[in-house]
Amino acid sequence: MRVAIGSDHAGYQYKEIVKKHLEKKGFQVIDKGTYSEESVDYPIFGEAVGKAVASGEADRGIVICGTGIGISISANKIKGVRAALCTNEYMARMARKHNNANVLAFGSRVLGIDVALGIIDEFFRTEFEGGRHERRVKLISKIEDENL
Ligand SMILES: O=C(CO)[C@H](O)[C@H](O)COP(=O)(O)O
Repeated sequence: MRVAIGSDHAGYQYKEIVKKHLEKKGFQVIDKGTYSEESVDYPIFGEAVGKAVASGEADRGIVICGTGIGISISANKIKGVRAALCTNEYMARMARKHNNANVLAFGSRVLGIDVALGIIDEFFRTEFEGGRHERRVKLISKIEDENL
């Protein structure tokens, strides 16, 4: 699986740890930046990860900023992206099972790194359930198509 990852300066240190964690598990990581703790603007990296997932360059994405809010909002502006801001493993599981989320977002200033890694593992081990949820996810796509 190819995973695009991006963060702003607040998420940079977590991004580096997450990269190593994913590589150890055999994932191919595509790092969309940022590449230091110098202050940057999170929408740039949310967009970059969102585009990587929407274009098929990556299968999934992870975005990290201080709260996870701004960068998830940014990623969700890209058509085809369903970015889920998660603060616990239950949310990560349901984001996959019910929402078929293709981007995981979290906040480095909100979660400890061990909690974040647990959320990531849950996100990648859980499959979309389909069924009634397929219909609802299609309705999300319809909203995108009708509001370009
Ligand atoms: O969480 C964020 C966006 O939702 C950003 O990481 C946060 O706003 C950055 O703040 P600062 O420039 O004060 O480090």
